[in-house]
Amino acid sequence: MEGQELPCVLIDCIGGRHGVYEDHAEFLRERFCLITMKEYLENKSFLGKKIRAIYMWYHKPVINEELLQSLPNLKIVASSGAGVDHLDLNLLSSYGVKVSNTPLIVSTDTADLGMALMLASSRRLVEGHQMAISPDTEYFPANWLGVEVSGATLGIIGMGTIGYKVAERAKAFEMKILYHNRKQRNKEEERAVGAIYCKKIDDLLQQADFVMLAVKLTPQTHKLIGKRELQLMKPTAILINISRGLVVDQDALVEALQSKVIKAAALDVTYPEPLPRDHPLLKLKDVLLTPHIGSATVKTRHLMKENMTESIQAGRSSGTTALRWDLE
Ligand SMILES: O=CC(=O)O
Repeated sequence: MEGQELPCVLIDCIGGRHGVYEDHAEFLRERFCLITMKEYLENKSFLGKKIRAIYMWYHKPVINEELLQSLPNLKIVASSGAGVDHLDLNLLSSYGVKVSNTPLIVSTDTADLGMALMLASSRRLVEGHQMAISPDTEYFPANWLGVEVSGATLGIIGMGTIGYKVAERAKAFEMKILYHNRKQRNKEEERAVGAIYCKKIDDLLQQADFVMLAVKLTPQTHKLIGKRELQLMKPTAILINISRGLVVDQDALVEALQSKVIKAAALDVTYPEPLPRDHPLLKLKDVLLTPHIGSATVKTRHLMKENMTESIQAGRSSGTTALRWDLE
């Protein structure tokens, strides 16, 4: 890039809860001329014309029509992660702006987290930890029980790249694996992990000990799991969500947990995020919550920033069409 001007890239901010960390910003500064939202807002008409790309780290900055109108030379939005439900793809396309995402990079970690949530909620790890560190040294829980994962039935809703990786892991736990997809079915991959296809989501819900949500959020999957679906689940079943909060009707879930329609829920995603501090999900004993950390490992986050950088440099969309058996 010697002798060449670095492309101008808009980012939300550096530091704070939502900004990129300083070392991350340093990595970007070596490759781009970075403009934060604050800088852009202070000098919109001059900087707006210079910006070629938006580096969207965990859904920030928010992109709306007003912003797009003020960035006449914007070519690409590089969005971190797999989901693009936070973007108005039609609007971006009407401005001739490409979108890239990093679906293949996040899938392994997200599947790992799905397994972690399944194990932690079934074996009550958080509760066990609280007990182990409590001042009561007589805590030995002789009659305190969890439920078994090995050999149990797992129902995966949305067998895309992430869902498939969950299935591969579940196979090692000798689980019976059911899956549901609205569209495609890949019989070869099905055989490889020993997964059984359920044409009807109801069949999966009725049989599974664990229901794992790994679908994309689309109009078709919005509140896919509501009161009716929860009632179909076993009273001993645990719901795990590693996709998007809005795939579940959260009010119906609270009600189902309070009235013991299902046993427990382990959620990496909710709506909104974070939940208001007085939200009923925060008070229920059988709920395990994590703060949307599916891809949050050192290696993956590093690969994501490399991939997003490459997409911006190439001005292309790197979003692979890796979704195999996903609900479209
Ligand atoms: O939420 C994370 C992602 O979409 O990868």
